[in-house]
Amino acid sequence: MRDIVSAARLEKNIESKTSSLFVSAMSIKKATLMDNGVQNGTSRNMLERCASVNEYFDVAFKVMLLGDSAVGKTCVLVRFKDGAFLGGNFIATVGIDFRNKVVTVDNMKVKLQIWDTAGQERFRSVTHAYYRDAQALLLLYDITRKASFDNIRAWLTEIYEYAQKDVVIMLLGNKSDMAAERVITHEEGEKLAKQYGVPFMETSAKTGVNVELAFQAIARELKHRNLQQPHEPKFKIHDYIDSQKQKSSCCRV
Ligand SMILES: Nc1nc2c(ncn2[C@@H]2O[C@H](COP(=O)(O)OP(=O)(O)OP(=O)(O)O)[C@@H](O)[C@H]2O)c(=O)[nH]1
Repeated sequence: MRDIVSAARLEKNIESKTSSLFVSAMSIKKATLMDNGVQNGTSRNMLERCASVNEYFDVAFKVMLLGDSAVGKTCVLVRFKDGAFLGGNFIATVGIDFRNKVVTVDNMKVKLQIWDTAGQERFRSVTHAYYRDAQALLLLYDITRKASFDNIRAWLTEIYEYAQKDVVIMLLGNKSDMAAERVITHEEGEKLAKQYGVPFMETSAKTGVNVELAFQAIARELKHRNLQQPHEPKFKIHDYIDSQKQKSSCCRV
């Protein structure tokens, strides 16, 4: 619980840039995994945070990763942030943690502050408190686990209850590299996303398929919503995704 309280305090401190020395229990565990025991995970993680807090940006947005435990939220974030895959033993996230990444959209530096939440039910009341500040939510299920897909409707109900009305939502079917174990088809994911009017794609934190695209699409949508010039055509996130999406043959059934 101390980690969670610290995380809540931390969020308030981020804008004043005093947050860089905070490392949650989750970060320590996962940074240690990433480092494979070669480096001290804690200190490396702190350095990364300092670097990203100080990186130049024009505009910043908060993005949250949501979905059942073990769907791959942390792995998707690590793939996007560090270009690596967290394989090996699964260690569940404790509470909530964040990473920053600056991406370029139309010559503008867009900082995404990405909050990685614990999927386990027992942390739900803690993570609810963060929904209202998020401008975008990436909602993940695991294409090899039906329960995680069936729970998407419940996640969306929570989102409608706790998040801002105009929050950008994207549905991601993760682990698309696991073709042999797939139980949810691409079409089922697409159909559900259409019902809720949200963009959809399948991703793989392992191979990296569509991970960069998911965050790029979110960054573009948020940038255009907030800084749209009168002469600029409206950004259409669905069209952008369709034009950029990688449909690797391994990932379709
Ligand atoms: N094959 C494959 N495995 C993945 C992928 N993404 C995640 N995993 C594995 O799935 C397990 C869970 O990944 P996490 O990223 O820790 O899951 P999480 O959603 O953050 O889980 P919580 O922290 O409990 O909410 C780990 O063993 C990962 O290695 C993927 O795209 N492909």
